[in-house]
Amino acid sequence: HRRACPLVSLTNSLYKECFSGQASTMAQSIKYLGQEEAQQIDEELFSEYGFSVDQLMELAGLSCATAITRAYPTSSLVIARPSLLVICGPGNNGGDGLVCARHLKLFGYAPTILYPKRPNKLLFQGLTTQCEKMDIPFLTEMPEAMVVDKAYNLVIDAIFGFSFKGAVREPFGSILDVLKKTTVPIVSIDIPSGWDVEQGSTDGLQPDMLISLTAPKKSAKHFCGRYHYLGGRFVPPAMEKKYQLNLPPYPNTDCVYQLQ
Ligand SMILES: NC(=O)C1=CN([C@@H]2O[C@H](COP(=O)(O)OP(=O)(O)OC[C@H]3O[C@@H](n4cnc5c(N)ncnc54)[C@H](OP(=O)(O)O)[C@@H]3O)[C@@H](O)[C@H]2O)[C@@H](O)CC1
Ligand SMILES: [K+]
Repeated sequence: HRRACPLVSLTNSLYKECFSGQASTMAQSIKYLGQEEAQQIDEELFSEYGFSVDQLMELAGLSCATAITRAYPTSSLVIARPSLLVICGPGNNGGDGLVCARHLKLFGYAPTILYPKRPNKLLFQGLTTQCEKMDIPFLTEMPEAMVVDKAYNLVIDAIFGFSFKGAVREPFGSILDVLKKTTVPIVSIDIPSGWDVEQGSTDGLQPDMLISLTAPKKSAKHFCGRYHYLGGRFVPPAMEKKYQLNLPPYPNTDCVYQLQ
């Protein structure tokens, strides 16, 4: 397994460059959202534009699965069985993870899910049932780092999204500690979990891939991995204009756009 740009292996100067907030020319023209603005856009999509959560979650999860298929085609995986570990958190980011796992299974991967804190809401119960009915196994506890590295080609981090705040509470603190010890590439949905949504983190996860949904959040400027995709092609033009998102042109009917 190879994980791109682990901070531990960076020299000080490279680290500074990596963490100075530089972004590619294309990425600079896109707006990077603060936490409150991301939450405001989310809220407005539901209240003013009439979307439902499950609608947008389906599109978000599908774009994550599509981006993963582009960056890590099954033919490129180190372990022949296309095994992936999808770790889902207690909010909508976790819901995106469940949808993503279901589509990845349809795309020929073999996902396994860890979903330790399940909200008592019909939406999440339905998404869980759909995965179970697709014969996607659920783990009852987080395996040790060595086991993760041996058993899985990738870890999909769907633990926290743009509503994460403060110090990480259990059981997610222990899960993130294990992830920091693994070498298997990590794919983070929307935000690398545990990172401050705007400031990032100097000692947190260093994912190989980041899939920003709707628009990148400010912390994405500190992302040092190999692949950065934009997904969630559902923003109405009036909303894009109001928030001056400057989204790049998604090609044809694609639901993802490669930023890096
Ligand atoms: N419009 C869009 O762009 C769309 C966005 N979508 C997706 O939604 C995501 C945002 O979802 P969200 O608002 O539910 O928040 P998210 O971050 O998943 O979870 C928050 C939960 O985490 C917990 N928690 C928080 N802090 C914690 C801590 N320190 N330590 C431990 N736990 C902590 C807290 O749970 P609690 O412990 O309070 O029960 C809270 O309930 C977004 O990133 C994107 O992926 C798409 O689905 C659809 C369209
Ligand atoms: K995440």
